[in-house]
Amino acid sequence: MAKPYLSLESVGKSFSRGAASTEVLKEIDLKVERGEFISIIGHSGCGKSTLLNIVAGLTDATTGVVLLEDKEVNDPGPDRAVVFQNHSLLPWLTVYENVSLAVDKVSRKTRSKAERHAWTMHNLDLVQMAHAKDKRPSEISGGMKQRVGIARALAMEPKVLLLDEPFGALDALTRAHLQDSVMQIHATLGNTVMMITHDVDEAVLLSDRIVMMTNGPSARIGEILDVPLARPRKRLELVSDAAYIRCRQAVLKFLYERHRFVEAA
Ligand SMILES: Nc1ncnc2c1ncn2[C@@H]1O[C@H](COP(=O)(O)OP(=O)(O)OP(=O)(O)O)[C@@H](O)[C@H]1O
Repeated sequence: MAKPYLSLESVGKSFSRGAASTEVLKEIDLKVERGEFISIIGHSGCGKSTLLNIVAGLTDATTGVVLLEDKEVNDPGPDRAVVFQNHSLLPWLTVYENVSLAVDKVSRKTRSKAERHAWTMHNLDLVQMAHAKDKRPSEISGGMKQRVGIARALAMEPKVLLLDEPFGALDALTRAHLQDSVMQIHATLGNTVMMITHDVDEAVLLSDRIVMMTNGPSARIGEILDVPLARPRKRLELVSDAAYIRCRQAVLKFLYERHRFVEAA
């Protein structure tokens, strides 16, 4: 069998405070193929961001390993770009400069100045933000800032795009527009994506597979659901699609019947 592109093997994470230690994640095994779009869903606090941060190399796993193309992940690197829920643009730079900074960082040695400029503009075009290239983050909307964050991540040509609730802070319409953009970008570039979401419809709409986490502490992968919907996917057509409804129900059942969130007393 071919080796997986991205592989999480027995990944566990405990956080210690003084003598006390809490096990957040336990024995997470996951294999992701190149070009796959994976969503991770689970109740608040189960460890989704911790898992994404381990893949990003921002947090060390306590046990197990993450392998990307057979190479162990230990540090952050441009092969794994992260987009967070709240944009992390530099406020004193323009939209263009926020993206070009990343482009310069990864390709100063491999691309000429003119090529880097063209690449920056190409990525702003991909997220339909070229028109606002001279604006600063404070002058654009939340949805536009997320678009720039995605352009910056894509411009680094990462092997894996890590999205930590990238649309979580946006209103429903802006969110739908951005989901469509991400689907289009994924169709064009074929990038491997791992996305955290709380939104069941978003998970079904975007993903090839949905990884459902059990509640913490010691959260594990409870189930992995294949989403057998052809692409391109159109949200309005899917509303009445039997396979879409089945997937949606399976995730809802997992979250609200089998792994109901119980608020700590
Ligand atoms: N640096 C840290 N030190 C100690 N505990 C931490 C740290 N980071 C996360 N945790 C704990 O690990 C658990 C999982 O947190 P994490 O943010 O990964 O969950 P999540 O599923 O992403 O939550 P949410 O959906 O609310 O964003 C929580 O109980 C959290 O308090």
